[in-house]
Amino acid sequence: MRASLIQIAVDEGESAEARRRRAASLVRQQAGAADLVVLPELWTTGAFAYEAFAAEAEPLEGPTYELMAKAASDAGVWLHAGSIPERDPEGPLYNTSLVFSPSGDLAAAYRKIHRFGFDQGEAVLMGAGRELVTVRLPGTTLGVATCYDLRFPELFRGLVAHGAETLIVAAGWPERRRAHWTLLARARAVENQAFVLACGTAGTHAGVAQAGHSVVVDPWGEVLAEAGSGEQVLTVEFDPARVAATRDQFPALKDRVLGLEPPTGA
Ligand SMILES: O=C(O)CCC(=O)C(=O)O
Repeated sequence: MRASLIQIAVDEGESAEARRRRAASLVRQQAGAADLVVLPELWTTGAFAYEAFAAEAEPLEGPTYELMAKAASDAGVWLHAGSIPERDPEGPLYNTSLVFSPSGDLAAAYRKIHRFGFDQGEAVLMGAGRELVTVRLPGTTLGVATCYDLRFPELFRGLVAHGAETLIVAAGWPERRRAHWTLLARARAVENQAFVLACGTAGTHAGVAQAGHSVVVDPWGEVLAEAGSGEQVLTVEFDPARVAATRDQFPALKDRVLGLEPPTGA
């Protein structure tokens, strides 16, 4: 399987609409080069451009959906189109990732579960998703996560319990915590014996320099490919069968002990 991670630059000098068209063109350029294409988190606005969330929010089947569905079918690829600020007509905004099949049909939508910002930003401006999302592809099952989710290993264990073998993390991770990004991507791969495809953004928006350094990690925790800090398409070939082989040869996942007793005593 070949995957292309599109580490698009999000800068204020470019409008959301211009970036949308540029992203669609980058997806189309992956025709024949990749089976699976991944875009990052909130790339129309930038993950830290809080004031733009409401202004640029769109219904699930809005302009990004339309362009990305078409780009997926034009390129004949599975497309994780990153996330959009989704306006739910009956609820709050959500940070929602869209996954399209090669025929351009929506295969899954994932509303980010762990919102970033503590008592500000996304954490107060957006609602929290409650549902794990996996997507069955020929040869592997994707588990879908977004940015800050990377810090919560139980979410990934949940995805693995539902069959995930290739964990996709769409992010807008800041440069100042880049060391955590790489470390956590490798940790999630090792502990779940899964591929991790982590796609971030480049550029600077809302005064926050983005880490870039999108990374693909194998089930043994080895980095197969890593981007630099600028805009880049990172293409990598990987063998999804290595997940089952790694889990067979080193069956640590089978040794999980669940439902432990709480501590007793004072
Ligand atoms: O956890 C972090 O350090 C970054 C998370 C983040 O930027 C996000 O979820 O948007």
